[in-house]
Order: sequence, then structure tokens, then C-alpha cells
Amino acid sequence: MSFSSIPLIDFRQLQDAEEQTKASALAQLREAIFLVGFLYLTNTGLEETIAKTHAALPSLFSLPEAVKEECNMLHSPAFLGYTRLGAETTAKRTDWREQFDFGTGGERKIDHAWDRLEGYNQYPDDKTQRLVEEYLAGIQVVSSQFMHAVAECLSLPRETFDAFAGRMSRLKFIKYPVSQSEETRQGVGPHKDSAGLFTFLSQDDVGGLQVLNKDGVWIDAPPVPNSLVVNIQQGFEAITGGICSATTHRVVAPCSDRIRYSIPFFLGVRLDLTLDELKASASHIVERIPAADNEKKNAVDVPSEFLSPLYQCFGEAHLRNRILSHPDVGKRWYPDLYEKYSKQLLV
Ligand SMILES: O=C(O)CCC(=O)C(=O)O
Ligand SMILES: [Fe+2]
Repeated sequence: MSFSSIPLIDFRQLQDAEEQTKASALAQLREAIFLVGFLYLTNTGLEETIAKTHAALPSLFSLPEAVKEECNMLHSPAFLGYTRLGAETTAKRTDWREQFDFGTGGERKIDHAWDRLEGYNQYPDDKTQRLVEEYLAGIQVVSSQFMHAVAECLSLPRETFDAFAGRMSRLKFIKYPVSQSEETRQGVGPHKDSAGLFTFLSQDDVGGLQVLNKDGVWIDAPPVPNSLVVNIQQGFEAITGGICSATTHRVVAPCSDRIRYSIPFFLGVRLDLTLDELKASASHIVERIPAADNEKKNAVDVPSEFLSPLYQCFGEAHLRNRILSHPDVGKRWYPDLYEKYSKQLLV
């Protein structure tokens, strides 16, 4: 099978009262997730919140440098806060973007290094805090209902994936400046999202997002008005025993003279889960997953930290990913782990 376009799934139809409509939407969802590997979600009911948030991004990123620097991610062992242009690395190259990371974290008992990933937000101002809180309130409901639909499309009880949900989900506001040279064309390099189960990404109308299809070919995910691009993350990949592989994607910086803004939400997974535990607790899920042919994709793909036996649990794999993506933050808060992970090859 070859896929050069991305399926559109109507969120409202996934919970339609009319049985036939719902069954057909669930069948489309099943094919999109397990055989194609990514999708656009429409009709989420969040259109107004999303439009309002996008409208606020240009002035947020135009705040004085000193205000943005005050909430620099360097102050946060949870990797929350502001990242200036040039401070982030993916696939060993510098990403050409600026961003704010937020989360649904808070007070945690710290037993392991990765427990520190679930920490406090840093806001540049009250207006941004209100926006983030409104966005999170809406997207948390949609993402949780989406997970219920994923279970239903496998003929599993609706709540099946609730047991895997993490305490912390993440939200980012991203700005990709206009790229002026070949070195700055990597908006973000090829990667699989590592924070959890699924990503719900709102992009503006500039374009530049690409996903790797099952044939191992990069295809454009062009802007579709009022939609969210849904990607599979490494947490879901691990729950499915690696059968449903995480979506590899990247952003090639816009060649146009326009700045690009995007807003990804990463639905979190439990940091304490281990691969061994999953083998025991998720076997009834794995047996329902339709197998896709990933051979060509795997030949050119980036590795999955979550599936590596090098890490004790999801939390450690996610922490490694954060430390290597934000090396300045990693060196500051986790110097020993930075040394260790930066020398370690994924197996
Ligand atoms: O900005 C985008 O469209 C994608 C962002 C992304 O993949 C990420 O931040 O993980
Ligand atoms: Fe991503």
C-alpha cells in the first residue's frame, strides 16, 4: 500500500448517536492510525480557542527579550519555559525555531530523576497563562475522548487506555522565523514525539510539516483549515508492542517570506511504565492491532527511545530525549546523565 495523502477524520462523527455514522468513522480511524500512521482531525469544537491562541502568538513572541529570558527553560528541570532561537537540537542539528513549553504538571514526589519532568510552568505574563489554561482545558477533553475512540475502533472497552495516561501532558507555542539559508531550513529535524501517546498539532496556513509514510517517503502535511494533525507518539508505539510505529515527522522551514506558528499538544503517558510491565498488561491490546507493513519505513527511520532496552521506563527515555534536545538545560540540571546519554548510541 502506498500513501501520499493524509486521511481526514471527523471527531464529531466518532461519537455520533447514529450507530452507522459512528461505526463508519471508527473504521476510518482504525485504518488511519494503524495502516497510514497519521491523520487530520476535524470538528473538534476547539476552533475558536485555537484561532484565538494563534492570533495571540505574534505578540507573545514579540515580547522584549528580557521578558522571554526571565522564563527561559534553563530555570526548569522539567524542561518548561522559553527556548530561544538556536538552543534546540534534533537529529544532531540545530532547529531553527523559538518556543514556549508548558505542561499540566505541579507538585510531585521526586523518587527518580525523571519525576522532575513533571514540574511547574513559567509564564511571561498573565494573558499567556489564561490562554494556556483555556487551551489545555479544551484539548485535554478532546484528547481523552479521542483515546476512547481509539479503544472503540479496536473493539476494546472505551477506558482501555486511561490506565496508561500520564499526569503531565505538554503544550508548546512555536515560531519558525523565515529561513534565509540552507543551515536554517531545519525548522525541527526528523523525530518521533516522546512525551506520550498522541500529538494534536494545530498549524497555521504557511506549511512546512512533513511526515514519513510507510513507504519511507516524506510527504507534505499541508495546512487544512480548522483541523489538528494527529501523530502517534512513542508511548502508544510501545503499548502496541512496537507494531503501531510512532509517526516520524519534521518541519522544513518556510521558504516563503512568512513566519510559521504552530501549537502541538502532547498527550502524556505514565512515566513509571516499563516495557516488561507493558508486555504483561497490554498483551490483550496488542492482539487487536492490525499489522501494517513498516519494512520500508523502518529502513530510513529514526530510532525510538521508548523501545530501547537501555532505559528503565518511559520516564527515563523521555528524560534522555529532553536532555539531548535541550543540551544547555540538560547540562545544568542533569550533568551526569547528560554525559551518559550523549555518549550512548540507541540500540
Ligand atoms: O511545528 C510543527 O508543525 C511540528 C512541531 C513538532 O513536531 C514538535 O515540536 O514536536
Ligand atoms: Fe513533533
